[in-house]
Amino acid sequence: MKIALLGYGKMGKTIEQIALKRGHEIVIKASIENPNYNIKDADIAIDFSMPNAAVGNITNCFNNGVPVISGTTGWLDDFDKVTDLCKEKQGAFIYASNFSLGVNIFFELNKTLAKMMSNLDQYNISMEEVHHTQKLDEPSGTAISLANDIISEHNTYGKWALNTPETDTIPIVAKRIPEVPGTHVVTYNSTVDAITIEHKAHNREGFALGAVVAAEWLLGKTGVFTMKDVLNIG
Ligand SMILES: NC(=O)C1=CN([C@@H]2O[C@H](COP(=O)(O)OP(=O)(O)OC[C@H]3O[C@@H](n4cnc5c(N)ncnc54)[C@H](OP(=O)(O)O)[C@@H]3O)[C@@H](O)[C@H]2O)C=CC1
Ligand SMILES: O=C(O)C1=N[C@H](C(=O)O)C[C@H](O)C1
Repeated sequence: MKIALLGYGKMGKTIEQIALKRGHEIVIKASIENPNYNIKDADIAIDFSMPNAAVGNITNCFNNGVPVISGTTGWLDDFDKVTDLCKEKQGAFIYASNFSLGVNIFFELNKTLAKMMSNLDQYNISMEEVHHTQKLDEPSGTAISLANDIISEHNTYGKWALNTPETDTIPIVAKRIPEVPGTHVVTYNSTVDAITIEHKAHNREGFALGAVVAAEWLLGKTGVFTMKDVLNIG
């Protein structure tokens, strides 16, 4: 595949290494410093850019008939607008807050645990995410996905918020520590014990491999898909 990397930072560079190893060609490396490109040169685009750039990049792809893998977080207020445009243009699109196989398994574990804990009101939930200090958004996209899945499965919680321990709210603590690729922890605490599930990324290769596998899967398809479609889990 001829791949356009929209965003050539920490993730763009890791995706490049993995895509080349899998026999693909990188035809565009877009960044703030390199904003001029013709998206039609690519078979598919992989966007890991910045929250304020993602919607413009994705729209440009749909307008030019190029399928898009979107890993950028922090732009989800516009998600419905983007998926509506994809359908209108008969485009192809996958967004995932986290492309790694491990986190997608963790998502399923989190949903199952939330269902099991649903009627046990002696347990209070809390969530923590830890990332590197350059991260622009908080809480992380992955933490938002985890919280939304808990809200769908658990009777008590109707919303999430940063650092807000209210009865119907999942409190998320976001920590920023140099060099941490991404850790997510969900804890149910009672007066007698605690149940904790944790996913810890050791590096960015899992996210990058997942994004390339998703691009290989999406090429030639039309529609809006998720990593559940790609990985066939859950
Ligand atoms: N879904 C997932 O699995 C994962 C998602 N992410 C998300 O991916 C995004 C990128 O992360 P990361 O690589 O660490 O961030 P970086 O800051 O390292 O890289 C961001 C890149 O985007 C470029 N950029 C900014 N504006 C534009 C634009 N308009 N068009 C094209 N490129 C642009 C920057 O350009 P310049 O180099 O000139 O500054 C930079 O190269 C974040 O939102 C992060 O949360 C991260 C890991 C996994
Ligand atoms: O910015 C990052 O680095 C990451 N962002 C994603 C998120 O917001 O969840 C995925 C991963 O945790 C790394």
